Amino acid sequence: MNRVILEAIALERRFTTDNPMFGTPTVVHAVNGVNLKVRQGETFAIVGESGCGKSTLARVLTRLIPASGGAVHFAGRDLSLLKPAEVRALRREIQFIFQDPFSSLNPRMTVGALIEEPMRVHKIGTRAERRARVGQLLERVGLPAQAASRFPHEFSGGQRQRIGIARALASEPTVVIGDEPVSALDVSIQAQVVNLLADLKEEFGLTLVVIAHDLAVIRHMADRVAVMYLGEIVELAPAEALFETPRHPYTEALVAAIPLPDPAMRRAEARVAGELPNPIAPPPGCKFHPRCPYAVERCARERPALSPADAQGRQVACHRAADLSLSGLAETETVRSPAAQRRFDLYAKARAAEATTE
Ligand SMILES: Nc1ncnc2c1ncn2[C@@H]1O[C@H](COP(=O)(O)OP(=O)(O)OP(=O)(O)O)[C@@H](O)[C@H]1O
Repeated sequence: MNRVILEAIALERRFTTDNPMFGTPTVVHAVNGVNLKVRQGETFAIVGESGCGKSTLARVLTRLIPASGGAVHFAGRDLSLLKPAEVRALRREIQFIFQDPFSSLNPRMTVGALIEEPMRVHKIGTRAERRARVGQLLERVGLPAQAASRFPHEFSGGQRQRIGIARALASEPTVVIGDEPVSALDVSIQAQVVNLLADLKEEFGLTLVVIAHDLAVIRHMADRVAVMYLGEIVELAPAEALFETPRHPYTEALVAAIPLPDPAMRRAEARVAGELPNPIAPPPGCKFHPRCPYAVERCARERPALSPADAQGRQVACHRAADLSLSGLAETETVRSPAAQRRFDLYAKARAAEATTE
């Protein structure tokens, strides 16, 4: 098994904001005691609805923002103990791809200057070598080398994301974090960018951490998946097992909400039932219990801990995990919530239709 490259140990991040209504500060536990290990060379996905804390987790993991508690280890070293020069070196090792890669960048910089910038900052190569590498990177992400002299606004969304990927690769990182890297793109373009990322990962020996609210995006690319709900990991499992037989009811609901291949069916309940509770005052016990079709009295009272990994490497935080036999996309006799059953029936129908047209 590959070595652990990135590890979160009881990681916490709280945000305190002034509450104009009551004049008292309110605290959001955006990341609340997260433990996880990302192994070198894997694609590790973090999924959950908007507001579950995925982006905050990624930012704390890479020291873009400080943790409020716990620790992060990169290649076995505690990030909080790094000296400033070592933090700069870390910036070279870990790169981000954002949903809109240019929203925070200078629109007057050419594509070439934007891709070259990380090399300049980290003092990689001579000017001529950097320019040559910009051209190579552009071609590697599927754009002509001449794109270097143009400006980001001259490109389509998919092309801009390719430029963002070239920029992320410029400093020769070991870990690339994609924060919703394709969610702003059309579905047809999404697949192309996902495939590009998968190819580049192999070619450059990268470790990928992909954050997504849409499970369809990571279904074919992730090796392992962590499911987050209100700042906590509720399930962590190899991707295939998670999609086929989810063990947490929240995962089941997310899998059931995967958009269907047929657009006519895509609208049907493509979301988890109920609203995400106010993160300032999360429910007691299991935070998912008010939305859970399987909740029992204990769930409202006692918070379930994330179980130790089983033989398959699966972990789940659910009191009912042992007596429920949930099913996502597996076609076995199992328990499903009525909503998940309806979605599953539609999915099975869509898959059967696809099979007959192949
Ligand atoms: N700078 C901040 N100040 C106050 N609260 C914040 C801040 N950043 C995030 N939060 C809160 O922390 C919680 C988690 O937010 P986060 O953006 O990490 O979630 P997410 O799952 O990545 O959602 P999204 O996909 O919408 O970005 C939310 O309740 C959010 O309002």
